[in-house]
Amino acid sequence: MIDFKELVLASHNAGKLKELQAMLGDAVRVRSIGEFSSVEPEETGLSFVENAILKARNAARISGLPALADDSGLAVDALGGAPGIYSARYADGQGDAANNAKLLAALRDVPDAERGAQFVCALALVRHADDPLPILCEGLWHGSILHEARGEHGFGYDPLFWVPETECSSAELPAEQKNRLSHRARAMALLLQRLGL
Ligand SMILES: O=P(O)(O)OP(=O)(O)OP(=O)(O)OC[C@H]1O[C@@H](n2cnc3c(O)ncnc32)[C@H](O)[C@@H]1O
Ligand SMILES: [Mg+2]
Repeated sequence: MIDFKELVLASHNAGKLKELQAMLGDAVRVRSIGEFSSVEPEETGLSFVENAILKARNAARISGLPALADDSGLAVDALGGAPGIYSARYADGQGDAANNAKLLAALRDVPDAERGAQFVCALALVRHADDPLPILCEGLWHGSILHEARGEHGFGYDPLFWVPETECSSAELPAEQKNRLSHRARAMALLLQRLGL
């Protein structure tokens, strides 16, 4: 059980922030790293977990508050797990539309049966910048990659991610439903359990 009333969310991604805030609800008062700095730390880790810890430490250092970071991405089977930790930078920082276009092009000749993919989320919570024992929780969401974009909700790769259990893309799911099913929802459920919230 951790004793704090306030934490900073270490993300500069508006879509992610909205989802994390909705999932945390009233459990704790949430601030955003954007209140303290607009500089994004370089994500130099080789894993989701390393990058999540790095972002959380950076936010705790800047804000003086406990910090929660999310490092996430899309791992596509036919691409050997790419774009993975490089999901945000897949099209060299040109943004979501360019990332999605690049993914569709990479999978142009890949048949339906081989288009499996998973969204991955690693959450890291540090009590302070030098916390020697970050709390780490992970979540996976299995699906496959569509041949064209569908839906308007969510962010990032959501329009291309087919969710078998709901038979629609994750961008076609209302926010409440994505927030119950997603990789981020699964990781957050574990985190809230760990925190006794
Ligand atoms: O690092 P922060 O500041 O949190 O923001 P970011 O967008 O750079 O976040 P990541 O480094 O974790 O990269 C994750 C990328 O993976 C994709 N992604 C992660 N979760 C997603 C989701 O729920 N739906 C769609 N795409 C997602 C999306 O392209 C994100 O930009
Ligand atoms: Mg990032």
